[in-house]
Amino acid sequence: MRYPSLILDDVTRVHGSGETAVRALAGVSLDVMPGELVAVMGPSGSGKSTLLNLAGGLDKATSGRVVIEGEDLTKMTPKGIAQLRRQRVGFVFQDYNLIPSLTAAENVSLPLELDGERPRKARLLARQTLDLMDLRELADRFPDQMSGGQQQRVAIARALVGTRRLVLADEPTGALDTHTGEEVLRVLRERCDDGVAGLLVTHEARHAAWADRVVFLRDGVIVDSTGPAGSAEDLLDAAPA
Ligand SMILES: Nc1ncnc2c1ncn2[C@@H]1O[C@H](COP(=O)(O)OP(=O)(O)OP(=O)(O)O)[C@@H](O)[C@H]1O
Repeated sequence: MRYPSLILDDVTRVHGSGETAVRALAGVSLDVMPGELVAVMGPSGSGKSTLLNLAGGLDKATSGRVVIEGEDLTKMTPKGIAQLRRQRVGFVFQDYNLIPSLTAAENVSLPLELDGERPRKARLLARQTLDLMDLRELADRFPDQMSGGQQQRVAIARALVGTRRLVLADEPTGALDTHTGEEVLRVLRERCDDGVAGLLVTHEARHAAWADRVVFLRDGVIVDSTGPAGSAEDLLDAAPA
């Protein structure tokens, strides 16, 4: 039986307490299967980043369960969560976050080396990941020798090197022009077609259209989503402006 890569089960996150408490998420439930790309849309302040941070164990739910590849984060120690995150979850942010003094291959191998992999093996795995993603020609370039789109594709390689099969992307196309953004989405889509599970926060409907499903958040609640039978395009056509 296939098991979801990510389960959010009735997750609530309240920031602060008393009069100033803010409910960033209120009872959100969402599963992402291996091979599935799910887009999250919603107005500013609707809880998209909070959802992504909880899904990756960067933040802790006030109530509800977060399960990554069968491991219930709510029952784990901070150390256990940090290890799970390093080995199973890749993050991609708007601003690439590559280290300027390292080549693309070194940037991609860094998470493995930080996790204790021998440098030779880590660099080999990094180059294999770059090859797989058709980025071989970028391997020895430094970030300032690459375009924004190239840097972001390398950042996706870094997010998925080694054993990671869950990628959480927060506005990964936010700093790119439309065409380059599409190229980055295509790379993400290909990784998901290869079995990776992806959660993608985006403001752009045309980028969300690459996803299998779109969920819409408003005031911390999922107000609409495409069902298994619906296509992302159908929902986007009917989406509130
Ligand atoms: N650390 C925090 N302390 C207090 N309130 C917070 C904190 N983080 C988020 N919030 C609040 O939680 C709500 C959801 O914020 P979140 O950043 O998740 O929304 P978002 O949909 O990602 O917004 P944007 O599109 O602007 O990035 C907002 O009302 C925000 O002000």
